[in-house]
Order: sequence, then structure tokens, then C-alpha cells
Amino acid sequence: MSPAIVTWAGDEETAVVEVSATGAAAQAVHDAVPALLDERVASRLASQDAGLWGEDAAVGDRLGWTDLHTTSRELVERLTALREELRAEGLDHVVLAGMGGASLAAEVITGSLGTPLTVLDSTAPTQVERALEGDLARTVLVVASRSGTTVETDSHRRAFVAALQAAGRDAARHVVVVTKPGSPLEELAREEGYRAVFSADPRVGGRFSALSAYGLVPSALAGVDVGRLLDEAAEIAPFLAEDTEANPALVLAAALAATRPLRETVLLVDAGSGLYHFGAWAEQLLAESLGKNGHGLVPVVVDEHAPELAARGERTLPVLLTPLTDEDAGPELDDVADGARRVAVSADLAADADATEVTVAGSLGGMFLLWQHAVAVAGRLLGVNPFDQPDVEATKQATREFLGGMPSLEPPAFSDSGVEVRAPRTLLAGARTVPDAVTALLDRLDPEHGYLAVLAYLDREGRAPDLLRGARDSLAGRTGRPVTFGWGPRYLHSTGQLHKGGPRHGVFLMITGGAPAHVSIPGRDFDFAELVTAQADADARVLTGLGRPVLRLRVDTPDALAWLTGSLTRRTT
Ligand SMILES: O=P(O)(O)OC[C@H]1O[C@H](O)[C@H](O)[C@@H](O)[C@@H]1O
Repeated sequence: MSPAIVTWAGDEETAVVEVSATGAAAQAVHDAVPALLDERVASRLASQDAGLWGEDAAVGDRLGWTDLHTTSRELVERLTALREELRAEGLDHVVLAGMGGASLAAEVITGSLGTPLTVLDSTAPTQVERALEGDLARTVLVVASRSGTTVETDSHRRAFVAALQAAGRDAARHVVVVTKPGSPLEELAREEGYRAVFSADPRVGGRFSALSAYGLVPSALAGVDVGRLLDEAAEIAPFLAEDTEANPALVLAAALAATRPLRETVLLVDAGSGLYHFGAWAEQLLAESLGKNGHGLVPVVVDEHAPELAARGERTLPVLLTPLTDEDAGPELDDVADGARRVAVSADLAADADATEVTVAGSLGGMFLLWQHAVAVAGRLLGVNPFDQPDVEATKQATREFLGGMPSLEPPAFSDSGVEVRAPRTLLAGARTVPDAVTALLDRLDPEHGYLAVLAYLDREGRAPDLLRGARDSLAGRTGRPVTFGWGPRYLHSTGQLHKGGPRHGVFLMITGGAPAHVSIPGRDFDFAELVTAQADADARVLTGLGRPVLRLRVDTPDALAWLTGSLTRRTT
């Protein structure tokens, strides 16, 4: 077995990021990094060489993210001024409407620093209703959408503007927009005279946009010192550009994408990193960047007690997100390979080098940039273009068709204890109870490569998260296979790409429903309840059309949800 690897980068005093790899992950680093050095991949990426992913990959101008720590600087002063201005008017409650890359980073940044921010990336009517019931007189709505056409974000904007007007407010003074230059949203913002418009660098895609206006505007308005975040990224950037074996991005990329056989399940484990929901951000980055053309890694966000960690298979790579502490700062300075900077590779870790594991630690700004570089290089290793998401559109198109009047999916096959069950007859195989229907779905799991995705189109606030977490763990224990969890429609902008475009090994348990609530979307002929239903119907139809097994369970009352999750948990322990 190959010796363990640890590499880190930072100034003379402390490491700012650290990556280690053991077992098969260390072997992958030994095997793959030399070629990355020969091909000068790190320096070419840092200088935005679009040819790194092959002649045919339409990478075009998608590499603007590599120097955001420099180009975003100019935002800092403007944001500080705007925050002061808003505060002076009593506008101190920030709501962010944005899907996927337009909100995940801000959620991590503000959550990690304990700064309050309401992230609205749900179309569950009761959840939207609750957000609208906040103190509107104090609310600043940040509408973030690169394309400017995302239906959820547009619907949230419409609902908020109407609520602000109904509350007698000058709504335009409460709205701040982040979008790309020339988008329909930018045009609308100018027409409506919204408070501020931030034109974000069009060369930066959503999941690579943490350090752009998408991550920085809502965070700064909520109260974060975003200059510090850029400083942290700037500290690590030179190390990521170096064609050396100590480059932590090359080490992480190789550990992720060059194991033989490929460890296709990546367990993202928060081991006390202190970073809030970093796993959810990295999940989108991995799933959308690498999950396409039948290839990809399946990221699974878990805690340290997840059954998947106890039963690590041959194809599972645990990636532990750990805190960056002085004790963790790596070997003594004597071991430093490059005298000028504290960056080194050690081949003699005391750790159990046979167990395959990766650990990653870093400052928040450093972590964003490290992972983006690593995933871009992993795309090259896996032979995919990390900057497109070719399969996301299918569900958007089907959603439009359902909203345009296409009849909803089939009637339920049967109901059991308040749970409506829908699935193709071939999948149900005669099941007449919920537990039997779930067993029929799990029977479809490939024992070597399969994963189960639990997808919940439910109100995310309240008891649902706890109930579903327990059910997820139980299903993972019962099947011995990885179980991912995603809130709909949020996951459509994250793992949705992988479900449809990645390896054909997923089986899908979709849970929908909730209390009846009518929350209208001004100017549209559908409301939030119809929108969320259309989105679930659409994704189920697209997945089924691709031959993926999908079991749909509808629960309309809290009791039915509690019964369902109890039944999933009981059956599995
Ligand atoms: O920023 P927007 O254009 O609204 O897009 C938001 C999200 O939607 C799409 O579905 C993409 O798959 C995501 O990568 C993106 O982050």
C-alpha cells in the first residue's frame, strides 16, 4: 500500500489549507499527480487555459472564477456602503432568493460566521408563506440568478414585491439584484428601479461563484466581512497555481478522481470543521460538475455516525472535513520542500495508511478555492467538462409542460395509512402496502454500485428534517448502500444533474405533500402549490423516462409523514 500523503499550504506561521490522503487515495495521488505536473495542469488552470478539458469541450469563457479573489475586491467598498445605507433605514433582515449556485455559498458563509440570513430556495407553499410573514418593513430581498430566468427565484421575487406593496412599502427600495449583464432580470431591475443591481462576471458559473457577487452580496448585506473571505482565498491562490506535487488541489483532485477501481461514492463527512453546511455546497460542485455522460462521483453528505462510514465498501471514499488547528498544521518546518512557502508533502504519516480516507481542512475562503480547483482538475481526470449541466434542462422543460396544462401523473396505485403510492406497476410488483412498495424499490438497488436518493418536496422547517434524517440513516443501514438526501426543488439545481446524467445506478424515493396552502404568484396562472407539484411530477417523469426506478409517496398531514418515517425506520432496524 502506498505511503500516506499530507500536504498543506500557508504562510510562515500557519497552514491555511491542509489535505491528507491514505490507502487507495494516497495511491491515486502517487499514480496521477506526476502526469498532472508534466502537463502543467495547475498553472494552466490558474491562467484560465480552456483547452484543459479537450478540444471538443465547450468550456469557452467559463474560467473567470480562478481570480475572483482579485476581481471581486472592488465589490467590498460598494457593499459596505450599501449595507450602511440600508441599516440606516432600518433594513437589516436579509432574505436571499436564489437556487443552487446562487444561494448555497452564501448559506455556508453566513452560517459559518453566525450571521443571520434567510435563504429561500423552496417552493413549498407553507415555507414561502412563512418567509413572506417576516418583518417586511425591515426586509431586504436579494434576488440572485445568473440566467435571470429561474422560475423559483422569479416566483419568489414576484411574491415578495406584491407583499411589500400590500404592506404599503415602496417595494423597489427593498430589492437588490445579482445577475449577469444583459439578463432579463437585469433589464427588469432597471425598469423597476430596484435598489441596486450587481452585474456579476458572466464568465463564472453558479457552482464556481462563491467568491463572486453571488456569494458576497447577500453575505455582506447580512453583515459578513467579505474582504476577509477574499483575503483567505488570496492566501491560498498562489499554491494552487503551482505545478508541484505539494499542490493541495492536485492532491485532492487525484484522491477524488484517480482511485482504481474508482471510489465512486464520496462521503462528505463534517468532522467538526466549523463550516456550516459546507457539504451541501461541495455536493453541488461535485454532482453537477462531474456527473454527466454516464460518468461521475456520487457525493453523500453525512455526519460522523452515518452507517455508510461503518460499512465502507471498496468503492467508497470518505472525505472528512476537519478543523484547521495549529496541531494539524503538518510536519515541522524542517520538512518543508519549498523553503519560500510553507508547502510540503510528507510520506511518513503515522496514521493507518491502509484505510482509505481523505481529510481536508482550511479557512473558508481557502476551502472554496481549493475545492473549485480540485473539481476542475478531477473533471479532466474523469474526461468530463466540469462547467456544463446538460441534463438539468429536461426537468425544467417538463415543469413548463405540466404548468402549461399537461395532465398530472397517474392516479395513485393505492393508499396506505394516509400515504398515496405512485409507481409503475412493474416496479410495485404487486405491493399493496407502503413497506412492501419500499422493499420493491430497494430490491432494484445494484449491490455493487447502487445508491438510493431520498427526495423530499416538503416544507423544510418544522419536524420534517429530523424525521427524514432518521429514516435516511435507517435506509442506509438496511441496504448497506449509500443514501443521498435532497430537498425539492433545491436538489434539482445540485444533484439533479447527476441523477439524470451520471452513472445509471440511482433508485429514487420521492416524498411530496404538505398542508394545503394557497400562495399566489402575481402575474402567473399557477400558485406555489401547483409549481411544487409540477416540479416533482416533472422530475419523476424525466427520471422514469430514463429508466430509473422512482417510487412516489404523497403525505398530506404531519401524522402521515410521521407514520411514513416511522415505518421506514422500524422496517430497517
Ligand atoms: O443562477 P441561476 O441562473 O438562477 O441558476 C441557478 C441554478 O440553476 C441551474 O439549475 C443550474 O443547474 C445550477 O448550476 C444553477 O446554480
